[in-house]
Amino acid sequence: MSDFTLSDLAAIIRNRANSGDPGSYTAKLVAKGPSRCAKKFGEEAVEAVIAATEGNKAELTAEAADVLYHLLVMLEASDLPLDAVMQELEGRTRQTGLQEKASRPAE
Ligand SMILES: N=c1c2ncn([C@@H]3O[C@H](COP(=O)(O)OP(=O)(O)OP(=O)(O)O)[C@@H](O)[C@H]3O)c2ncn1[C@@H]1O[C@H](COP(=O)(O)O)[C@@H](O)[C@H]1O
Repeated sequence: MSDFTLSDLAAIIRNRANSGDPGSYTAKLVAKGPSRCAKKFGEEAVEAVIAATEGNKAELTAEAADVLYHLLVMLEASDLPLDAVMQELEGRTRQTGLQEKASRPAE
């Protein structure tokens, strides 16, 4: 299982967005503003839907990665921290006992 998290990716995106590096795709996209980032996110989401509908797991893996990256870029361009979204999700969590199991190390 990968140790790489959405928080790791969000930190990379924040860093690159503020880098001023002309070679950074992230910096260029964020500079175009939230609407352009949202459009890009929507395009990638549609591509993921198509891959899932076709049952193409390899394609869905790549498209899902694009969706997550572009979601985080859209949040960055909108000045909305990932943590705010995670807090929203945490607040929706029902007490099923599954959360405790998920956070407990494997035996
Ligand atoms: N995870 C990603 C990632 N996923 C997808 N992409 C880019 O998203 C773009 C989407 O491809 P498209 O063909 O749809 O878009 P395009 O035609 O190239 O560009 P548009 O004009 O449509 O925006 C590609 O250029 C991909 O390289 C990403 N670019 C960057 N990252 C991460 O961001 C980090 C910093 O990247 P830079 O900002 O480029 O330094 C990287 O090290 C990665 O960790």
